[in-house]
Amino acid sequence: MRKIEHLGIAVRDLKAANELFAKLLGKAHYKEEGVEREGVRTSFFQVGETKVELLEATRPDSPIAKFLDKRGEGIHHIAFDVADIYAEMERLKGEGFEILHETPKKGADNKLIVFLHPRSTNGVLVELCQEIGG
Ligand SMILES: CC[C@H](C(=O)O)C(=O)SCCNC(=O)CCNC(=O)[C@H](O)C(C)(C)COP(=O)(O)OP(=O)(O)OC[C@H]1O[C@@H](n2cnc3c(N)ncnc32)[C@H](O)[C@@H]1OP(=O)(O)O
Ligand SMILES: [Co+2]
Repeated sequence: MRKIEHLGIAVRDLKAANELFAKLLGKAHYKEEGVEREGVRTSFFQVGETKVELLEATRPDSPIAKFLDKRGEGIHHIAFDVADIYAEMERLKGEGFEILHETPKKGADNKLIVFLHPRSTNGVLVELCQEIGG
């Protein structure tokens, strides 16, 4: 793991949350991006070496919608930047962590991503990210 790539925060209203985080961070988000497969719309703020990723559900069956229904708004996941996501998946499998998919998928902000089940990570949803073309 090279660094924390982003902190994912589940929000009900992306537009309102963008305005609030722009005030909080003193800067605007640098992009918004929908990821249909996940049923989410995201926006990203750069904060030093890491980012804040705001996530709004675009479908009721989205993981974000389920999370909001169950827990309300708040920190949803922590994402780590890795050099080689396949090697990291093998290493973590060997360490007994539960990886949610056999192969990484395309995430937002030009990344390959995969998640670890929170029951294998002390209740924290962990995402691995490898920059595409990085
Ligand atoms: C667009 C990509 C973007 C990017 O960075 O590029 C993203 O970050 S997309 C983010 C949204 N997508 C995901 O989160 C995909 C991975 N998540 C999942 O597959 C599910 O959310 C899963 C498997 C973590 C939970 O799904 P499930 O249907 O099992 O929901 P439950 O509510 O039944 O949860 C089971 C169990 O896990 C606990 N849980 C759920 N979400 C979280 C969470 N975010 N953090 C910690 N714990 C979580 C939940 O409380 C249940 O535990 P229990 O003790 O039974 O209450
Ligand atoms: Co994320």
